[in-house]
Amino acid sequence: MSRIRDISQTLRPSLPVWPGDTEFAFDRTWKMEDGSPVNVGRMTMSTHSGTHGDAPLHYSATAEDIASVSLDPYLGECLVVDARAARGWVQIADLPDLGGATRVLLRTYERFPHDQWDSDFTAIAAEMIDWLAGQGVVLIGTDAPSVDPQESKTMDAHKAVLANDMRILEGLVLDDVPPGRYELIALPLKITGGDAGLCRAVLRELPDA
Ligand SMILES: N[C@@H](CC(=O)c1ccccc1NC=O)C(=O)O
Ligand SMILES: [Zn+2]
Ligand SMILES: [Zn+2]
Repeated sequence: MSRIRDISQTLRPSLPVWPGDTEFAFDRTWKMEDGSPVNVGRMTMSTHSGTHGDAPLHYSATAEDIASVSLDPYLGECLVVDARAARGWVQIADLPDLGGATRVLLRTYERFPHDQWDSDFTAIAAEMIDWLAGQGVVLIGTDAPSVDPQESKTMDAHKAVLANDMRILEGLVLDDVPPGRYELIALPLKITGGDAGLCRAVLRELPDA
């Protein structure tokens, strides 16, 4: 069996969230310790908690919700890129030869900030998104919480993603992943009207070519 790498954040009460957004909360509706035959939990969270995929509806009021998008972009061969040297924005010059990859995951963090919110994350240049689309890329993933800077009002990278009908994964954990090719499996939850869907994201090693 090929090795599976979990590249998801762990959902837990201390999960850092976008400033002002809903904190992640989990508790139990029914508890075995109270005599229930089973434990049953409930959660409150933002649709952008932890590792997730944005729906086009997040950045375009009339676009598809997360229940309506095709799953094809979220499943299949990808290229993990070490973009740790990028400052401010990941740019075209930070990319290696894609070798025909149609899904690209960017590692920007030396160490993923599991315990505190990082407002100064590395965004993605809109020109790079247009360029990637021209190369046939259908999905861009990042370990940052957004493809645009936190204080962006223009959302240029999200707009480039919309214009090119691409998909985005945000909040990946790529700390221990050597750059290279993998099989990506990261299916967003199917939520009617959802502007995003939480993902359990994994990478599987490809069989030797
Ligand atoms: N991960 C999200 C974050 C995001 O945009 C956001 C999340 C909560 C509250 C406000 C947000 N964005 C802009 O104001 C995104 O970039 O799609
Ligand atoms: Zn998001
Ligand atoms: Zn986003």
